[in-house]
Amino acid sequence: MGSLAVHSKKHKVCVVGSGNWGTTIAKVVAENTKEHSDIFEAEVQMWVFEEEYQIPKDSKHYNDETSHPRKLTDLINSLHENPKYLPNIPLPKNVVANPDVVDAVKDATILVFNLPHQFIGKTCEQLKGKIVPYARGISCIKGLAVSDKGCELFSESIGQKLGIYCGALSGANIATEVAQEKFSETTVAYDPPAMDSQHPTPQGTPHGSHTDLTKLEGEAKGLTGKKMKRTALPSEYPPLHHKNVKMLFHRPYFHVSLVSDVAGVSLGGALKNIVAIAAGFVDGLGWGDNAKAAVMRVGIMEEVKFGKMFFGDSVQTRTFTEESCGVADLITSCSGGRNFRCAKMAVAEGKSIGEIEQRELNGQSLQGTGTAYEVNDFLKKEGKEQEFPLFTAVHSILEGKKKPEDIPHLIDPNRGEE
Ligand SMILES: NC(=O)c1ccc[n+]([C@@H]2O[C@H](COP(=O)([O-])OP(=O)(O)OC[C@H]3O[C@@H](n4cnc5c(N)ncnc54)[C@H](O)[C@@H]3O)[C@@H](O)[C@H]2O)c1
Ligand SMILES: O=P(O)(O)OC[C@H](O)CO
Repeated sequence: MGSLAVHSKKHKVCVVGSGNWGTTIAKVVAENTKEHSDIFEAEVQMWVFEEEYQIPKDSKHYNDETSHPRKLTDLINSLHENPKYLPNIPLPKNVVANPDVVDAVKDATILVFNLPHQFIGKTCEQLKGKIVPYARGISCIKGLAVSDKGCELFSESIGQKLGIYCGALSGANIATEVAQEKFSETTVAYDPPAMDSQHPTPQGTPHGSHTDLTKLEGEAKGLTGKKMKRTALPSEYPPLHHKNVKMLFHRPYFHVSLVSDVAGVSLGGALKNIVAIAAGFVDGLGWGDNAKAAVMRVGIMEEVKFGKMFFGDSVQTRTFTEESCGVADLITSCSGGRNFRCAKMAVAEGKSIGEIEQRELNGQSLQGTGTAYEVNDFLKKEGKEQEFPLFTAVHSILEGKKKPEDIPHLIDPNRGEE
């Protein structure tokens, strides 16, 4: 059921990204846009970073037409499957793969950002000035935007670059399990500008009439207190309050909890990737579950400390302890996530984690290694490396300056007293 008010326009959704998680979220969203046709246009555009892909000979999709490399977008649109990044999962027919990012976001009022974090800056540059000014974003990206200016959440940096409000989605969500419709939970943080609920244009604007956007412009405060230009959602569209945002993501197999703590949700997803690498390191040594639990305990403490230290009161401890994006994501990531698995293989085989990533992930991208370096850069500049011994240990091991066997010593709180 949608809202009772009649709105002349529906929200158009674009998923910006089409990897393992990007394609899974496009599937989830497309199931919902079809089901809630009073609020959303059924068609979901999915931007694909175009590449040629060869269907493997042992695939059920291998035939005369697919015996040579084909554009990934053509394959997705004809097979209704993403054979490279989410094989063997049927996609709803209303997911449309589009290689042109500007065309994909055209007229979209909801932009779901779902790319490996290293590609988001460039993608946003391409989108500047090309989106509707009152679009709203949700970032599903697990990572942090670290630059000379400091450490930002992707929801914030996307919001600033594009001049829109952007929330975050993160949870204990290994993509393939969600795509197979095995039960999981997620957390969506959405705390839009108050102007969205103020209906700045008269209700019931006649169909086809154009909203005067200058009347909708205003300012909103970001997490860091920076003022950002915002354009309110015209009243022709159904409001994007928590209930309607939940309708876009919630499925019987994918339960959504809506919160307002954008920083807590984003930090849980980003920082657990560093902890998962540490868990992989100790498991790769054959040290067993107790060692992994110790690393996870220290890891969640460092996540909360990082949030409080650098994002202040906007971060709530309970987001880490009670929501899927916190401790639950830490557990699943340290059990079966890619960062964990690759780090474990790297130690067990005596290879670099980058080598294992290339060999095992078929083009998917580890986020924990980049985040470990970026967080370390930031902590070093802040003079706080010693206050985050596990994050610092992972960076030192990746750098080859320490060994996985050093972890117990490096995270020992009494270390400095020897
Ligand atoms: N995979 C998961 O289980 C999972 C679950 C939850 C969250 N996440 C998060 O979601 C985000 C996206 O991860 P994913 O799993 O969809 O990606 P992925 O690891 O499958 O990465 C591959 C994607 O990167 C794209 N790509 C490669 N080069 C590019 C370029 N130069 N510019 C733009 N795109 C390029 C590829 O086209 C492909 O879509 C990450 O932040 C990740 O941490 C992943
Ligand atoms: O496979 P990973 O390590 O990128 O983790 C996947 C998800 O983030 C788990 O929630």
